[in-house]
Amino acid sequence: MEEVRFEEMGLLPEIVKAVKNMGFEEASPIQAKAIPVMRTGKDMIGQAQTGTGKTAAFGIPLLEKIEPKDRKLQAIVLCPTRELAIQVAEEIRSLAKYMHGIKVLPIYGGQEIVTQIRSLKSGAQLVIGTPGRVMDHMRRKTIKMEEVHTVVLDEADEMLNMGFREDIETILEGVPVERQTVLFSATMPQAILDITKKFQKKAELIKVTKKELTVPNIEQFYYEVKPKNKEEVLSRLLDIYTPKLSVVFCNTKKQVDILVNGLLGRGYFAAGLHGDMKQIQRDRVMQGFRSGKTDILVATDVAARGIDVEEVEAVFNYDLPQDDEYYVHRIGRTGRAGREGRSFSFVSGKEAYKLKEIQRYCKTKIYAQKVPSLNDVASTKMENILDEIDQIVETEDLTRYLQAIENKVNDSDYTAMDMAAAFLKLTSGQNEISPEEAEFGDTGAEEAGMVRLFINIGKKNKAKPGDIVGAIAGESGIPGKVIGSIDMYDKYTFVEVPKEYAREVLNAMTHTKIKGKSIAVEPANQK
Ligand SMILES: Nc1ncnc2c1ncn2[C@@H]1O[C@H](COP(=O)(O)OP(=O)(O)OP(=O)(O)O)[C@@H](O)[C@H]1O
Ligand SMILES: [Mg+2]
Repeated sequence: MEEVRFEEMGLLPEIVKAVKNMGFEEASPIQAKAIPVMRTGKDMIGQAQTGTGKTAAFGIPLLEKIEPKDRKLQAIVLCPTRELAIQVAEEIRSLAKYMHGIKVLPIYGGQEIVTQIRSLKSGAQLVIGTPGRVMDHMRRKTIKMEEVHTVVLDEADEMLNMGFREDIETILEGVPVERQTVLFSATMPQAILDITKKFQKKAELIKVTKKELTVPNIEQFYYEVKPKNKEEVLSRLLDIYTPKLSVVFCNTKKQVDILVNGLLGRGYFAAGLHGDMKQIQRDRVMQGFRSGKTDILVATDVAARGIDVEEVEAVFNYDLPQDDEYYVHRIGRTGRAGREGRSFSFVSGKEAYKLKEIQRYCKTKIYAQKVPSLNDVASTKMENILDEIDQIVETEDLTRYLQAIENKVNDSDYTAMDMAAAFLKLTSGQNEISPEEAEFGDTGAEEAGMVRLFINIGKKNKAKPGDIVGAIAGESGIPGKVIGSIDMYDKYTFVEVPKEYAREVLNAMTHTKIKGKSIAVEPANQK
């Protein structure tokens, strides 16, 4: 499709200025196609791949239809999750930056209703809401729908699916019949298309056609992994690919909590997001993730649709999604707006057929990969360090260090090569890895009721495999057996402890934070 410049679309100059300000060079294909149709006032269904700018595709024409002088509610966007409602409201606010008198208000559950009522009273023309809370306000008569002329369902197939359909019907019954109803999503299953007639009049289908449902700039891989090994494989992949930000999807809230604990115990900055959390916690987690303070978001499908965080470079399906559509949306959290991304799906045993089904549905290939061994991880670390060395040698002043090396070489029998090799060993964690650890570590620990913790036992307490470290839990004094020491500086160690004490051992220790890399607990008696 030809490039379409925003200037050529006859938009309000304030909006053209805003999109430039947001860094958009030209309209994306769905924007170029959908904006003119939406402007005619016709009902419409817009389908385009994840991360291709559907929000602005409906946000721009919505803003153009709003009469700023009229303080009444004029348009409403419905989203399936609170985080998405907040994000869509933000994006539309950015688009409205240079327009005067337009108030965009997100309305969602878990937020103080009294505050929302006050904001609604002060006159918002555009509400971005989750269905439950919008219905709540309708019952309380704190939201007035008489002048609403446009309704957008973002993630429309999800909104018209069982879980939300009744709510949507209820809301639409409260909106004047003379309205424009617009649906958007990256997926539009036939079963949902079949029922859209109930909600729309002579809708035009605007589809940015591509053979695949997923974007080509996401490399898709899968791994055959036993459920008990998933956490270890995830860690290895994180260490090898070092994605700036990642989203890890689990199928249950419980699994999210377990995995977050596991990752924190290994020293990663991870945080969980699921529906059982208080809204204030959910907001904090999203803020931490957007700002890069947390680099791994472990989530249920609440984060699968619509969420847009620029630096997400990897998506993990720790559990395969239940529905094919969800695969598309989950991996679509990366590779947005033309960026590169990778997805990694874990498949265990009988799930292979599900993966085939997903590939058929998406019309894409998901490539099988071998689980990287600890030696692979160590080699990658070494390569990364060597790459960094290039940088440092080329750009930094090393006079002081050169002097120190020269002194050492003069005072000893070593060559500079010996010293460089020793430094590499020191920094890349190329310590002796026991053969059973190097291959995928079935040490029989789990069967024996032991669990493996990855902890920092302190540099001075350097331990060898087989050593018993009794003081690792401080007061609790639970004995643990060292089964391998693989990380930097020799101080990070795998310790096996009896399962029933694992939590106590971890709790007795505090986290130390070492950005992005494995490890992070100090023994309590080291403080
Ligand atoms: N014309 C454009 N040029 C460059 N970037 C754009 C353009 N339009 C939108 N974007 C940016 O692209 C990113 C993805 O947009 P958006 O969230 O609207 O995607 P989407 O199609 O709704 O995806 P999803 O199906 O996952 O909800 C956002 O960060 C948005 O600001
Ligand atoms: Mg979207």
